[in-house]
Amino acid sequence: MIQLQGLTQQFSNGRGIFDLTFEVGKGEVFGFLGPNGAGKSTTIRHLMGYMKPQKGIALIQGFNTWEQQEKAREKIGYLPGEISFMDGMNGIEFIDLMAGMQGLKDKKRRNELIERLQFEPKTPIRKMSKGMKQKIGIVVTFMHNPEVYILDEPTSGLDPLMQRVFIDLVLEEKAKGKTFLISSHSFSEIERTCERAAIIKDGRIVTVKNIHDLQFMQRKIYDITLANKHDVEKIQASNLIIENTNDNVVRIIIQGDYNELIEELSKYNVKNISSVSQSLEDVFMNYYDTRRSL
Ligand SMILES: Nc1ncnc2c1ncn2[C@@H]1O[C@H](COP(=O)(O)OP(=O)(O)OP(=O)(O)O)[C@@H](O)[C@H]1O
Repeated sequence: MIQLQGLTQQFSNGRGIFDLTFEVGKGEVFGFLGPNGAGKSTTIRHLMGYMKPQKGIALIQGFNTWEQQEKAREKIGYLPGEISFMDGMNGIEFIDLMAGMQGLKDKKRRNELIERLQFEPKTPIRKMSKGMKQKIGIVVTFMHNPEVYILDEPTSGLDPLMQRVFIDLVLEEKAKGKTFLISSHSFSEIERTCERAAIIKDGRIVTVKNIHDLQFMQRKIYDITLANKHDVEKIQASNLIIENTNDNVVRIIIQGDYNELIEELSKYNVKNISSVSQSLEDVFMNYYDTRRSL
């Protein structure tokens, strides 16, 4: 459904995307993960036919996204990272302007989406929060029943409840055989919807893997607070990977297998466990660079 073959675009500053090759099958939800500046938007610009590749091709439903732009774009639902709104409009005016451009006549799906995303569509756009604007973008992207969805950081600004609504929308569309490419710099944004993901760094694909394999390989960090110094000394002598210790708080690194941690912790008086949030850079990149060759 979506194919990239050796897609390359180098900017004059040397940055860009280099020899990107991967495929997304019909009915698949595919994550496109990378830190800021990795090349996700540049890749999406090619998928939308906004840029001519220096080398390689991008295809959507077999249509070359540059040479057959109109055909390729026909069935795409595109949610940009930053939506450009017209000044002075309210939400529903913008949605209906876009519906007109999409040739959409039936308002049933539009209304259903507004109801599910729970926002007041007559609010002037200039008064809207980032999350509300994002909801408008989601309505516009989903209302015309596209075959292929290309979504750039779709849940940014949405609260957890609305993220759940969004996930349900994606899974419902997937069940209908729709195809998704979801770009993100956050693993948690894609792990509940995607089956596979590509990781991009400095314009190059680092790996394309099943999401469960990525979850397993993901390095997790926990701060464990123990009741006393004696327990701290004992845990330090265990086989767990300990990054550092601060008073009674021991920072432990887990990769994939939790059983050893659970078994070890059962020996102590544990006062608190908290997971340490990490950027995608921390989670994958440093780990891959230093400890694993792909
Ligand atoms: N028109 C351009 N001219 C020069 N450099 C560019 C241009 N567009 C993008 N770049 C550079 O190419 C690299 C990839 O940018 P891109 O916007 O694709 O990254 P990204 O992964 O989408 O990041 P973000 O999540 O921040 O949007 C960056 O270093 C960026 O500065």
